[in-house]
Amino acid sequence: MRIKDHRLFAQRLALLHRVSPTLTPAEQWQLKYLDALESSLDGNFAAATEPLRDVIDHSGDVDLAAKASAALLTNLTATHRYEAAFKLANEMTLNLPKLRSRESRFQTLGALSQMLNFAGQTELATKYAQMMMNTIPENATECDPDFKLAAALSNADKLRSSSTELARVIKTCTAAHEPVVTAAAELILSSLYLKEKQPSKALSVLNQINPTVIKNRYYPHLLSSLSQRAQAYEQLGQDENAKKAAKEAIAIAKPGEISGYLRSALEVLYKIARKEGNAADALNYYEQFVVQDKGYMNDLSVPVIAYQTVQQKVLTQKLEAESLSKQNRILTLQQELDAKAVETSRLYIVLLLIGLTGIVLWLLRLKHSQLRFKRMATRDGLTGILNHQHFINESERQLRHLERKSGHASLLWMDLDHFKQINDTHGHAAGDAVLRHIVAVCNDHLRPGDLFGRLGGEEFGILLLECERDHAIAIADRIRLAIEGNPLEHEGMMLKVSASVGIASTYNAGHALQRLCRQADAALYRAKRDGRNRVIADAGEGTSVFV
Ligand SMILES: Nc1nc2c(ncn2[C@@H]2O[C@H](COP(=O)(O)OP(=O)(O)OP(=O)(O)O)[C@@H](O)[C@H]2O)c(=O)[nH]1
Repeated sequence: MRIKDHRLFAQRLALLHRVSPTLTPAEQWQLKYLDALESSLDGNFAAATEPLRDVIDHSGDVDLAAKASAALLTNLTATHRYEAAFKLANEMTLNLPKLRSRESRFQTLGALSQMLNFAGQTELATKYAQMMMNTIPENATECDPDFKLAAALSNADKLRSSSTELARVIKTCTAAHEPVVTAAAELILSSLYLKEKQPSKALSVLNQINPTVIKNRYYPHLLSSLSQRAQAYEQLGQDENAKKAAKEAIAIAKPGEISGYLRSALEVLYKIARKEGNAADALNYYEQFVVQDKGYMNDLSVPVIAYQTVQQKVLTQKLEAESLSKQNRILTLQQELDAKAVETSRLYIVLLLIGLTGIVLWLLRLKHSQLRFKRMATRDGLTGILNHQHFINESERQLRHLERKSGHASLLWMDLDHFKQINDTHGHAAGDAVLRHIVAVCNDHLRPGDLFGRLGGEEFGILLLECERDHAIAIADRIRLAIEGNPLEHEGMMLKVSASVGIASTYNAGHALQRLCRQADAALYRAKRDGRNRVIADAGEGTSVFV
């Protein structure tokens, strides 16, 4: 529904009310908005305020709320509640990007342009009017933006009766069948004629639009046209007509109303009364004129002051917000930096630990490798006892030591009997297992300080420290018996071996290893020769132990 014709609008609204129980909740909100518009058109702004607020706050429809805001903004301006008007204008400006429909955007821009124009902010008003041009909805024309632009230019004193902008707005609004806006544009034209002292042209315009103004019943236009008519007649010297029109204007005014139109009407009456020499009337009108003039001037300055105040508040809030957000940003950055520093030091610690662990692991591996190599260099790979070379080296060292302190030792040369048969009969792996088993059996009879080495194949050497000859024979025989008495169970087979042992002692051979070895080997040779599985000490002296 469009408000070209106020009477028609009121009639259709009444029709809608008859079917209101059948309307959806969304349609009910639309109806409430239209009711408020009707009150505004009637000049009953107070009755319109509440429903418009309700629609803005509770309809849940951003576009309808924007339209209601536009209507409320016009009302607040008309009722001189400028501070509230500017507050609402700010909200509307912020909400502009949220609007979905061109219609609500168009109305918002229009209301803002109108309000800013009234506040004397003609440049902003012009800007908003130009923005309206770019968002004309389907059901609207260029009439409204053209009018807002002309009104802003007029207020900025940049318009003459001959200006193309004015001719254009009258043309577009007439073509668009917008009687209220056309009348408003025509009233601007007539006021410009009055200013330019062309009262006949002004009167001609006023006469031409009079039927429309009466039909529209738009109060500001009624008041304006009567006031302008009075001025036109006064300029033409038609005092009676001027007085009649001025008095009509005063008669329709609301009690206590302050307006530029009333001021002009009273000025006309004062001038005529003075001209007529009617001092009492002249004084009376003059007093009323002063009241209107003072009030009108105040009224004009109030929106400008309110604008400055609100602008100041907005600016202060913006600055506060900016400084707050700056502080917050600094705080956040500080926290981020602190967090980063903690993170970095944690990273360093982790890296350090990883590095240290790596070094420790590397050292352990190195040590392990060293030990492995050392073991490989000194131990026999199969049995784990000393290898030949290391056994000889260690034996020499111990013997030198014993010699220095006059201690004694016995050297056992042990060879397994017919070991080849084990290999040949049961395989090489079985032979290896037997060798490992024999070493374990021997170890059970040796002391920790004794040296035990594999001299090669199935031949072993044992250096018994601090051990005299007889004791060595006893140990050797215990070992021999243990070997014989502990066959190895291997893959379900009992592998039985015996050993022959030759003994040499430092008592007889001295501490030179080579000599000891020779004698031990000779004793072993005898043990073998004499039938194996026996112990022979100090070859040549005949001491032997038989099974
Ligand atoms: N399984 C195994 N056999 C070995 C190893 N070293 C040497 N032999 C074997 O031991 C055997 C020694 O044989 P011989 O020297 O003939 O001596 P024997 O058979 O014990 O006879 P006598 O010593 O005369 O009693 C050989 O068959 C070698 O191959 C070894 O590390 N593992």
